[in-house]
Amino acid sequence: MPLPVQAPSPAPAPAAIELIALTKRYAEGRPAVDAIDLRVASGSYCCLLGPSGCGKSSTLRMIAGHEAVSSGAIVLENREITGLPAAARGTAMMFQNFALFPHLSALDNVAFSLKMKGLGRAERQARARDLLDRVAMGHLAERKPAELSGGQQQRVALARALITGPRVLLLDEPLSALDPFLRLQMRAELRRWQKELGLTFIHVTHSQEEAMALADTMVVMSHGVIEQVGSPHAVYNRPASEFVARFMGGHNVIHTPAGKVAVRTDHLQVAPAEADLPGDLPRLHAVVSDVEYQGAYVLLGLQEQGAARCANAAAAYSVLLPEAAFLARPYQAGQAVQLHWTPAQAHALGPSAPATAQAAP
Ligand SMILES: Nc1ncnc2c1ncn2[C@@H]1O[C@H](COP(=O)(O)OP(=O)(O)OP(=O)(O)O)[C@@H](O)[C@H]1O
Repeated sequence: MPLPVQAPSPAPAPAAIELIALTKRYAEGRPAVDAIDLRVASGSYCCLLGPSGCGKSSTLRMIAGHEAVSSGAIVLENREITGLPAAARGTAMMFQNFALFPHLSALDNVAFSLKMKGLGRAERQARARDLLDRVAMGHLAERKPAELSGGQQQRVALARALITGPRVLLLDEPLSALDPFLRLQMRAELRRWQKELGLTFIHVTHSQEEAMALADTMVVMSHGVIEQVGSPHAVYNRPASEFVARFMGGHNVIHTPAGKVAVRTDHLQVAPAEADLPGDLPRLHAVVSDVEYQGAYVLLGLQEQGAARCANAAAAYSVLLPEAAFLARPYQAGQAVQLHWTPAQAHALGPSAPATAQAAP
């Protein structure tokens, strides 16, 4: 009988950027970026995510060549670029405030770096115009930045970053200067551009929602180390540590005899205190502390029964109920309830990354 032919396992996508034990130390003591290893697949959208001060901008600036590396290496498409000047790396950076020259037209802003490279006026203007057309800004090429909206300025900034033909585009909080409505619109544009251009994007953000909406790969950082790398779905559904579960939000961290578990707020079930639940279901007794109407959902805040509660303490647990379920069985503040979940809904949490576990407050 012929042996079954095994399908070859797909080759891993080539890495656009590889960080090897990359470290940044500004001063004595703990490094701002502490020997991180990361592989970013070519043509992917990668978001570096974490709270303020976790080292995400330092990491991006080291990749860009705007910050010297203390130790470790940066490899771009199999070429070590650790010591190269920014302009020789094959990366380009787009900044939070777009950093456009206010006295130059959109066209001259985009053409600027070609002027620095010594290209003739006709050629650099033709190339800049071509890129402005690509980001649907050709008709506003003669305007100065102050005569453009935030979204239009962002498109000019993108065209300016792309004119040098980078392999990797680095974006430092590119949406944070925009108002909330425009932020959503430009977020969708960023994603579309990345797919259309087929480039690798590395985008720094402190917004979980932004990273989830954009990323193929999320890198969650804390205190200079990487806590978790994965797709938004994997990180949200299988947070590696208590830090990731709490930082991503939408999870309850529950202490059980077997260790800490994360249960999503929309998976944790609530029942009246007197309800007769199956004996083998894990549960805890709690008191409703807040009822927040959110439209399609109602968010219940709860405290463990018997826990002292100060006036401004955050709720220990949260349950997100569809509006219809809440209306069918309403709960009110002060009511004693049982919280329960199935083993399949509980995700065991590992320890935080070692450096974080030792983190000074
Ligand atoms: N030029 C610098 N000199 C000294 N310390 C710095 C410098 N830049 C950053 N740091 C420190 O390094 C740590 C990491 O900073 P970094 O800006 O990389 O974090 P971040 O996660 O991007 O924060 P944020 O979201 O607030 O920009 C912080 O403790 C910060 O104070």
